[in-house]
Amino acid sequence: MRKLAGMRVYAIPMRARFRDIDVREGVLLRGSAGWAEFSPFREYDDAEARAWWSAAQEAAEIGWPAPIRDRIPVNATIPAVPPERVGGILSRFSGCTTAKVKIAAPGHPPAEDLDRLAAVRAALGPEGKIRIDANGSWEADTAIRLLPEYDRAAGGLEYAEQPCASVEELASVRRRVSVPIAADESIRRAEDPARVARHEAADIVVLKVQPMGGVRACLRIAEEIGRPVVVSSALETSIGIAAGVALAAALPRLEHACGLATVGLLERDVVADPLVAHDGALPVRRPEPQVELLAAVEADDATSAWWHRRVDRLRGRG
Ligand SMILES: O=C(O)CCC(=O)c1ccccc1C(=O)O
Ligand SMILES: [Mg+2]
Repeated sequence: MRKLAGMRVYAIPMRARFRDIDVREGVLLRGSAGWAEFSPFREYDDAEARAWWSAAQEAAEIGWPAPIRDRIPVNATIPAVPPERVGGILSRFSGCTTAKVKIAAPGHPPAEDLDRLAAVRAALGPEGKIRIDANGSWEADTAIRLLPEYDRAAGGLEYAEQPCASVEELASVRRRVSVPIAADESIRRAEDPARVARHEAADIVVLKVQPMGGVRACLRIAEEIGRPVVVSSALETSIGIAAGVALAAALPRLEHACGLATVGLLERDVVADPLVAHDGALPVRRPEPQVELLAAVEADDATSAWWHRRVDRLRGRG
């Protein structure tokens, strides 16, 4: 099997299934500016993966703008688990007083979500902040009907992330419910932020470094959209998370906890000092992978070959 220098394919099991993913896969590569992660989800085609590749190139070859803060407040991320697992999951997010709860998983009735939200509120106490993420699952009328119920079950919601798939639906839901709306999947292409702004579809914008093509691309979008930004992960190892941390650290304004404390959702990491929450925040730093830890997560030959082919197609066609 061909090996590119400094390019490693990893496969890491998730502690709990998240967005249909049981094993997270991707590539770690090293350039003159440091280590980078390239981990578009398997089902993404090359056109979509190109932005993720640009983000990896920025990390590997250019590096990131200087930080203006040294700690990034983060939220706990709760997959669509039964209520009795909520306490155990929350305990891995040291000091986090904001929780993001996955809801509306296909085949699971709203009652399960409501129980999960009640468990999260019980664990966080009245001062905690709870946000939900439906990953675009609801029709607009469902969102309009259910959001007030979810708001009650949670004892108040900070916001609802991508309750519906389209910008038009987000705008219509936002006009009819008092829960603030955040756009995540609606912000994926260069022209999307302007569309979300034009439709007044969101109060808050979620930015992810890899799908948006890098830290600098995200900083431009944040400036253009003029709404509060929440930086979130795409479920990376600490190598990819460091790029999100760099973005959050460079944003002129940061008013919400960021969704960057997701390394704990993976069973392993590749650095000795993972970017996990302490006292509700991540430190602003760029850890390096460790040889033994890289070896421990090395993908099998078939997986590795698949990722090498994907990288070969993207490389040099930027
Ligand atoms: O925002 C967070 O708390 C964690 C990141 C997260 O939820 C996520 C991670 C990978 C893919 C999609 C999503 C999502 O926001 O839906
Ligand atoms: Mg989301």
